[in-house]
Amino acid sequence: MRPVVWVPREIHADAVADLETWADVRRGWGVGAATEDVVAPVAEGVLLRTARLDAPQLKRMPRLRVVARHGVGTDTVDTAYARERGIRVTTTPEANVLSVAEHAVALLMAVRRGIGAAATGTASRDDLIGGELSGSTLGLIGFGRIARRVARIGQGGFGMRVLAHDPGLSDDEVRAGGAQPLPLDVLLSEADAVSVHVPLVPTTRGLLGAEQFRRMPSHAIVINTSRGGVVDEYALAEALDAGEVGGAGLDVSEIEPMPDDHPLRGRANVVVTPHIGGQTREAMRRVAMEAAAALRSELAS
Ligand SMILES: O=C(O)[C@H](O)COP(=O)(O)O
Repeated sequence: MRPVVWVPREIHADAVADLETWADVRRGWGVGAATEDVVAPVAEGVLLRTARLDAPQLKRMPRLRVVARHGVGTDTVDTAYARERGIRVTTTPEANVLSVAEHAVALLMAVRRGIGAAATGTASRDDLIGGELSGSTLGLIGFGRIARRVARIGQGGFGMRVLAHDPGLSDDEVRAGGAQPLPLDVLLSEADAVSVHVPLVPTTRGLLGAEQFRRMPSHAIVINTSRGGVVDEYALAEALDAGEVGGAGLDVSEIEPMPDDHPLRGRANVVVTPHIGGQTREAMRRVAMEAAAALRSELAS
């Protein structure tokens, strides 16, 4: 019998086709969409986009053997409970690196040049005097795959000086990735823009808050393409009000989509995008194919 694989949200069609060659695929969208009630008891695999899968949901899935994350973050999955149950949680660590890195740079350029405000069509040309990225200093918090790619673009494209802080890496490892290693406080005080590239775990929740914003130069820009909880959004709004930081580009927020009445909405110096860093045709295909391959290697006999 083919294992039942549940795909609750739409993914790249090539990956669905691949899954259908060996699994009984129950899709959560379109005609004949499976409902959770019907699929949960029989699913052996789930291909999960960003959505919560906590212990209560996992408990409803007694046959589950693999959660294949579509992407790299596992913060929405109760991994401790999954481990207890022997459920494997896989990710696609390489597949959306290029797209997320490019999006971080796009946000940085958009904020630095006031493109968000300009694109509304109501801002006056005289008020839209931006700054150059060329020769400026970029501070990267977390120096994994995505941050390294951002470093390469910043250095190669704009001749930026790149600083990085990553407590999980030695100074030599950071240097080998093309950045100058620095303690967080020093990085914050020297960077014209700070871009966050860490997973959301207890030690990174609220990593950038009131104290960190106060250390930054008043023109500095905060970029977040990782997870909303890493940046304290209310402290960021207050820091922007107080002129302690110059702007922000945010692809992620604590609540997604970011509510319309959120204090970071409607600001000329803040560009908000709805978690689209990994959403390019290229990355969506790579991510879905890799997640499907992870399911296959665990479930196909
Ligand atoms: O975790 C990730 O890599 C991204 O946030 C993308 O996740 P999604 O494609 O599952 O929404």
